[in-house]
Amino acid sequence: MATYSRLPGSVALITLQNPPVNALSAAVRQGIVDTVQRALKDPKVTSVVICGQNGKFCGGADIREFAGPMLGPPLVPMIHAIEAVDKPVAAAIEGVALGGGLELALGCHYRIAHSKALLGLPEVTLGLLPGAGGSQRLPRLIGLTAALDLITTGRHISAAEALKLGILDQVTDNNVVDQAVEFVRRVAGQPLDSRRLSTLPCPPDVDSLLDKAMVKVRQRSRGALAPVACVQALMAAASLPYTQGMEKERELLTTLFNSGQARALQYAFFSQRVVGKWSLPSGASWDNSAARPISKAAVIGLGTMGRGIVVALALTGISVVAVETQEKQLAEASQAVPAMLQREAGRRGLATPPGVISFSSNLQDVSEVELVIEAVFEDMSLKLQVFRHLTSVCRPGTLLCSNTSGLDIDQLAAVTQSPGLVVGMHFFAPAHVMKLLEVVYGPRSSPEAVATAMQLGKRMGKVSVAVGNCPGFVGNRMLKPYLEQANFLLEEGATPQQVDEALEEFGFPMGVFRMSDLSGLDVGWRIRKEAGLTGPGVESTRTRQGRRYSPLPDQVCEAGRLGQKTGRGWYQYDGPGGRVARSDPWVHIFLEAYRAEHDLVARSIAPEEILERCLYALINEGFNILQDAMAAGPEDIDAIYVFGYGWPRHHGGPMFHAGQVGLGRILERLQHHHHNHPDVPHLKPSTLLRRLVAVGSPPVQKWREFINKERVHSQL
Ligand SMILES: CC(C)(COP(=O)(O)OP(=O)(O)OC[C@H]1O[C@@H](n2cnc3c(N)ncnc32)[C@H](O)[C@@H]1OP(=O)(O)O)[C@@H](O)C(=O)NCCC(=O)NCCSC(=O)CC(=O)CCCCCCCCCCCCC(=O)O
Ligand SMILES: NC(=O)C1=CN([C@@H]2O[C@H](COP(=O)(O)OP(=O)(O)OC[C@H]3O[C@@H](n4cnc5c(N)ncnc54)[C@H](O)[C@@H]3O)[C@@H](O)[C@H]2O)C=CC1
Repeated sequence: MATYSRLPGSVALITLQNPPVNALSAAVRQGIVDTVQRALKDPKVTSVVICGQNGKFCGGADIREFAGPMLGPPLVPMIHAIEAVDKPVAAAIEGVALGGGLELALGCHYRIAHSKALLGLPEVTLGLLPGAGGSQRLPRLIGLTAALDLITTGRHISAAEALKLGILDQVTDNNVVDQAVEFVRRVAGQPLDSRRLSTLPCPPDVDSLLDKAMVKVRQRSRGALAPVACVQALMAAASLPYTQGMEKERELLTTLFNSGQARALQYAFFSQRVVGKWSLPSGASWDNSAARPISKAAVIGLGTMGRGIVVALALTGISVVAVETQEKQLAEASQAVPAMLQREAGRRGLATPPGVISFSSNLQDVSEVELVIEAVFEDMSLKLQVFRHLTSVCRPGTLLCSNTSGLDIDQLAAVTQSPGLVVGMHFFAPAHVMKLLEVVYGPRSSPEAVATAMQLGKRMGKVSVAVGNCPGFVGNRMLKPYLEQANFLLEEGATPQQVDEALEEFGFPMGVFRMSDLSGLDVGWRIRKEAGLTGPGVESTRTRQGRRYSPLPDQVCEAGRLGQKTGRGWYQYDGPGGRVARSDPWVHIFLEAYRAEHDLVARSIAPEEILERCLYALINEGFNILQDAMAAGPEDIDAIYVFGYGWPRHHGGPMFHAGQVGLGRILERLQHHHHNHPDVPHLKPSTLLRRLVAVGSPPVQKWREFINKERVHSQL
């Protein structure tokens, strides 16, 4: 709703009320329409201020309403009516003015903001465009270049930047409503024509800026519709009168609004928030478990991951003891880490990095910290040795965490004095940049340890997801069948380029083989060796541990082709460290020889089959994970894939995508592929998938409830 009050001096104050962010629900829109009418009719009122309750102007349209029929007064005429008022109307912006919230402010004649406010048009991140006149008014106010940047990126800007761009008329450190009231009293009676943005001319696109932007956006958006539509709306603003521009905006919005992509992106918005409200099978959850405050931490092992973790911790103001036993690595890290910290602090606009880092080669130096993150080699016997040492050195009550990519957290906990204080904190490379953190709870991890790791992740700006303790946890467990299918497809006749192109066309930033070259082929090789699947003494067959196995990646790695770092992998590069992948005749000859050796006849494989085999195998494992209660719900899996594995956000995440494709279709295709490849257990449809199809394929939002019920009735 919106409340109305008349302040002394004939100013009407309209306050939006819809906690927590005063989103423009039907009730709020109705409230605005009614109160603006009231202000208009009241002869004693000479000017109007619109503000939001509880220090927040407005977070935009109410995204939850998008799922149902649109009721209540529409935004566009509501904003036009405000712009047409013949008394000055000012928006008093505190907290946020985002999306429809900023569009409402652009319909006001003046905009005054608190210095800490954030403004933006983030609709593109929800698969939409600023469809309440924002795509037409903003370029009229700040020009095409700046409007293009804000609308196609959706980035939030500070009040200072908004003032510089000309979006705001005034910024204050004081009470923004008081300032706005004073402002409108001052300007009452002045002509308003030049303040009505819809009546101003839009600067024309003289340098074909928008054509050039369109080319770039199409290249970068990897199939996402909204960024392209945003540019089209700006083209309309630059070339058409306002009314026709608004018609185009409406047409584009309708197309986007009804697209699966908008639904996927809105689901992704809520998934990111759902995962913060974690719960464990034990009943412990975010609202009944207290986190400990952490101010001193240690990181053990300063390789690729350890360095990034030190930087991520220091950026949150935590003092870090960074321990590395190899002299050369320690020397390198003590040079590299402060430089990384400085760079990242600069990127985030921090003058001085807040945390203090001390380097050491002695594990004894961690005795005073409250939390330790181990990031030594992925070798269980080494990690056990480190955990035994830590438990004897650290003071009682210290949280001991491991950055292992998939080893058993419970085994590590078992060698410590307080197994309840052991959890996994699985970061993704580079750890100070990547948004995802898997917090792995073992059977003995205490709610307090999980809450502390989740809270620490949040402080570091990560999307933290609580996951169960199983080989590979959630992300890497699902990656295994995906990679396996990619290798099988090479055996059957595809090339690395064909597989990568199909996946990149779907929207992944990189296909599996390019990705593998980037991470290093030795990483997977070591994991398979640890699992007894490859290495000296293991027979070179295509069946291992009772199932189909492709030795292709092992053979490429053993040929010294480790990927970008050696300049050769599944592709060739200009040299070691090269970044541009080119097809390599060696790989094609190698694949032909391999197929000949194993009597495999190459066939032509369509991109559809590549996608089905890779993605449906991954999705199937997602269902197994839900069935095993290793993830609390499909949103957890989807957040992991969107934030950690490059799953295209406009496809929502693997589990959401399964729902969009249709669970029946996924089941039928998995059955088909499993029939053709009975020696590949990952293609055998999961029981949960079968159960969901049997009950009529409920929408993804209902799966959590269904799984819990099935578990109670022991159906899973
Ligand atoms: C605002 C934030 C920056 C706050 O962040 P923070 O403090 O960290 O809190 P959060 O945890 O993120 O959020 C707290 C809580 O609030 C919920 N929430 C936040 N924003 C919204 C919102 N806008 N709507 C609903 N709920 C919201 C959030 O989910 C949390 O709740 P919880 O999930 O229960 O924990 C941050 O929240 C943020 O960034 N929010 C989103 C801001 C944003 O993106 N705004 C833009 C919204 S879209 C918009 O405004 C659209 C338009 O302007 C276009 C006009 C659309 C008109 C649509 C109808 C037209 C239909 C035409 C087609 C016709 C069809 C046909 O005819 O066929
Ligand atoms: N590289 C990646 O992309 C990711 C790796 N991980 C996991 O992170 C961990 C570390 O991986 P990387 O950083 O890639 O390895 P790395 O090989 O780059 O670094 C490991 C470091 O640990 C040091 N070390 C070994 N024993 C030590 C000890 N006893 N005390 C102190 N330091 C010791 C080594 O000297 C080396 O500098 C592994 O468990 C790995 O599985 C997790 C996510 C991603």
